[in-house]
Amino acid sequence: EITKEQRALIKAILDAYNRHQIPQDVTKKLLQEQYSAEENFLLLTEVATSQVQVLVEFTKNIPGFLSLDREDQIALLKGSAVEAMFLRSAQVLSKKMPSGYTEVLEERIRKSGMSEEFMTPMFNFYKSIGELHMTQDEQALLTTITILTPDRPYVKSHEAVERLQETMLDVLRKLCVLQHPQEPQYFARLLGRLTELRTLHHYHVEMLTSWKTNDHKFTPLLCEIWDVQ
Ligand SMILES: CC(C)c1onc(-c2c(Cl)cccc2Cl)c1COc1ccc(-c2ccc3c(C(=O)O)csc3c2)cc1
Repeated sequence: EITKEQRALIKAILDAYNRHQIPQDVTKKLLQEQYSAEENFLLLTEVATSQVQVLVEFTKNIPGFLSLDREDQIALLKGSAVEAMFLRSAQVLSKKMPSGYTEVLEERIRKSGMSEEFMTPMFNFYKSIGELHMTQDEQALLTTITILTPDRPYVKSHEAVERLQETMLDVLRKLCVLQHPQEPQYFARLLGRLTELRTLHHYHVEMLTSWKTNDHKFTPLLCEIWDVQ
């Protein structure tokens, strides 16, 4: 049974998740006419940079996050940014929201100069997320759980992060039972997506290298969070 505190936690996280979104003037640029590989890469870089800023603000609103060690907060953000962005872009690409960005975003990702080998696992992931029909609060909680992964590089107080993550896992488990009564395995399937995210994260490191070797520029924020350049 979901307790009063757990309901308050879901509400706080969902409000933060909905409050912190990429501004329209940034996402609107994805709708412009030019579709060259260079133009696509530039636009995706701009959107990714904005998404990182949004992610930082969202993370600060996760109850308990700001009481963690300051350096651990940074380590968690750096370690989870890519995975949180896969989840967020998956929401757009899985036609979750009638955002009108689904087609253009897919087109720009497919034609951004990324090597073919990453396309298949990436779009398989997007498809698998789409098949789950996650609700907004499940999306927000899954993103929170990804951010609160204790075994990221350089995290010192492993237990403190683990305690926070377990609180969120407990809430998500109850929510899944409540919202998907016909699918007893639904919670397990959600956690399976987190494993897939780790694999995509490893692919992403190689993606960045392949873009770098083709002399693609990233923004200072992305260079800092992804340790490139
Ligand atoms: C530096 C750049 C070339 C890059 O490197 N790896 C990845 C990258 C890729 Cl290509 C795939 C997955 C993860 C990453 Cl980091 C990227 C692009 O990252 C993105 C981040 C975030 C969005 C994103 C989010 C929200 C929304 C919304 C909305 O909320 O209304 C409407 S449109 C949209 C677009 C897209 C792409």
